[in-house]
Order: sequence, then C-alpha cells, then structure tokens
Amino acid sequence: MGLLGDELAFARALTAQENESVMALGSRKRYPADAHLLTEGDRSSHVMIILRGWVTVSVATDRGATRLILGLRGPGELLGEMAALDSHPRSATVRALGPIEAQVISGDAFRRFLALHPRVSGLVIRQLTFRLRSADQERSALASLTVLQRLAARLSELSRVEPAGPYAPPVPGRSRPGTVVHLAQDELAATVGATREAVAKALRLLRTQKVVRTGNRMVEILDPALLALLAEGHQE
Ligand SMILES: Nc1ncnc2c1ncn2[C@@H]1O[C@@H]2COP(=O)(O)O[C@H]2[C@H]1O
Repeated sequence: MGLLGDELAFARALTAQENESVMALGSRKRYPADAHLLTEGDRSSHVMIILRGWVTVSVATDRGATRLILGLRGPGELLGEMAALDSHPRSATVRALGPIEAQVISGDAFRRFLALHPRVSGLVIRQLTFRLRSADQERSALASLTVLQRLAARLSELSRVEPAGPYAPPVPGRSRPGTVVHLAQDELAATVGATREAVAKALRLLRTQKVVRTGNRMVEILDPALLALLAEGHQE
C-alpha cells in the first residue's frame, strides 16, 4: 500500500524542453505551512506542480468530523489535474505540511498544452492509473490487515520521504534507524483509516518492543527491520 505518489513524479518525467514549456505556462507561488492549496468541493480548475515541500491530500469523512489522508505529494508532482480534466469540484483538500513553492497553471492553458503534447498526456494518464492501483491496494489492505500492520507499513513508507530539497524523490529501500516521521497521532490515524485510540494502542506496542520512540508530533524509527517484519504480519 502507498500514500506516496509515483516514484517518477510528473515533472521529473518531462524532458528538459517539455519542462521549460510547461513551467512557462504559469507562475511561481509560495504558500506557508498549513495553507490550503486546494479545497475539497471548490470550483476551480488550475493545476499546480510542486517545486519544493510536501502536502497532504485528504477528504472529510463522517460528516466532516474526521479526515482521511489519501496521499502525500512532494516535489515534482502535479496536483489539481482531476478538476482541470473533468471540470468537477475539487475531489480533495491539499494542505501544505511545510512551506511550499509551486508553479500554478490555469486549467485552460494546461488542457491546451496536453492537446498539443500527447507524450505529456500519457504521463498524466500514467499518474492516474498509478493512483488507481494504489487506491485498490489500500482498499484491500483496509479489508485484510490489522491496524498494527497498517501502521507499521505506513511508518516504513513515510520514513522514506526526504522532505528537504527540490525534486527530492522518496529514498528507495528501507529507512535508516533514527529516521523521524513528523506527524501527530491523529494525522497518523488519518493515514491508516483507523481511530486515534487504535493507533495509540498500536504505537504503545511498537514502543514497548523498542521499534519506535514517540514525541510531540513525531515518531522516530529505531528498528526499521522489525518494523518491516511487523508490516508483513510476522509478529505481534
Ligand atoms: N488518492 C489521491 N492520492 C493523491 N492525490 C490525490 C488523490 N485524490 C486526489 N488527489 C489530488 O488532490 C487534488 C484535489 O483537486 P482535484 O480533484 O482537482 O485533483 C486532485 C488530485 O491532484
């Protein structure tokens, strides 16, 4: 299962020439941490390419009482393509995890560009199919894995995110001991589709087994190897 986007983020898959032409369609904007870049239900159709920083993509559930985090998107990734392509209201809210720099392009300009550049349209289709695959995997994980397994898998995944640097891809392979995931318990719960209480219980178990250490809005991974085993359901 995965919250992270395609390892080959949109902008990284463009040729130098395509990249230059796409970027020239819009203008660079900066957003502070916590800013809402896009809001679920809004009627706007611009797209954004993240140049620096990470965002969460989430939807309101339970009549707005809780949120479910659908994805984390980082440098090089394209956002807002769904409303730009189908003219429906925004499917989700995109919130800045830290300061963000993004290239903002009008929906019209983006659609015209795709019509003239079939290879780039192919990249957008590839991104959408990748996301559908991940959504299918998430559904199957929700149906078949325990909260502990889902949390262990999520922490393994998130600990591979390198929040610094422009266009930084997730680090492949297993995280190093001491890597820190900067999310609060309720945010973690929102990424695994479980209650805060269930996640707190699973974290307690991980703490007693010295797999993680927790603090204010952070989980430090002490034993990535055991975390990976727990994610596969080897031990409880
Ligand atoms: N499951 C998901 N994973 C990652 N990003 C998503 C997901 N669902 C929606 N998004 C992004 O969030 C954006 C919200 O606005 P749009 O619907 O225009 O386009 C959406 C996508 O770019």
